[in-house]
Amino acid sequence: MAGLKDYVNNKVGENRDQIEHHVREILKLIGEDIEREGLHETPARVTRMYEEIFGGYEIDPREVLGVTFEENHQELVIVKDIVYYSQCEHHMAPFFGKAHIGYIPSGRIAGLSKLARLVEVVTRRLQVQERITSQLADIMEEVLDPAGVMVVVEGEHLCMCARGVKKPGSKTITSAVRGSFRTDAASRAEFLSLIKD
Ligand SMILES: Nc1nc2c(ncn2[C@@H]2O[C@H](COP(=O)(O)OP(=O)(O)OP(=O)(O)O)[C@@H](O)[C@H]2O)c(=O)[nH]1
Repeated sequence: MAGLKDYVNNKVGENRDQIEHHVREILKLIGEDIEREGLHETPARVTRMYEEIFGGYEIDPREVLGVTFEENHQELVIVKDIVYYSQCEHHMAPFFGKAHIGYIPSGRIAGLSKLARLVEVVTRRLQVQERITSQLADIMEEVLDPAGVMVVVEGEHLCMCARGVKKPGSKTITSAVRGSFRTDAASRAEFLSLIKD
């Protein structure tokens, strides 16, 4: 399973001083006056922000799904409209939207909040939307061993809206299916109809 072993790799906390230094250098290189009052705290602020928005590196996402319960429910469970904010690895610009996770348990169900926590941990890193989507499906499959998993992620990418091709409002939609969803068109259709607004 691609990348699972690399999930935990936090460096922001231990490299705080160096990150502050390099942010200060970038400010100088773009022609800013780093003595301006408004910029005094900026390197430290950016570093604190990095600790937050890259906080996912500190946690193994498989662990957040650790609380599961034995339950004989063999029908679809969906947590939808899970809002996420992530950073695109190409431009380090934010992208954000909603993730929808559905699965058909086979003996164990997950605590519902843990699905939202899983989205937090997977998105608070440098990412591409496709990888977020497949990692969510892969981790659900690995930890819960369900009959099937389906994930849909919607995203608006600032690298496409605020710069470059400048197409505000364009949305990217990605999906991943595992297990019975691969062969069962009715389950896929049920999931898609239930996540519609
Ligand atoms: N597939 C995918 N592409 C992404 C994602 N986030 C950003 N990108 C794209 O990454 C690509 C990087 O392309 P480059 O040509 O190397 O960079 P660029 O010159 O800044 O490209 P433009 O954005 O077209 O100006 C762009 O097409 C982005 O839209 C993502 O989550 N998934």
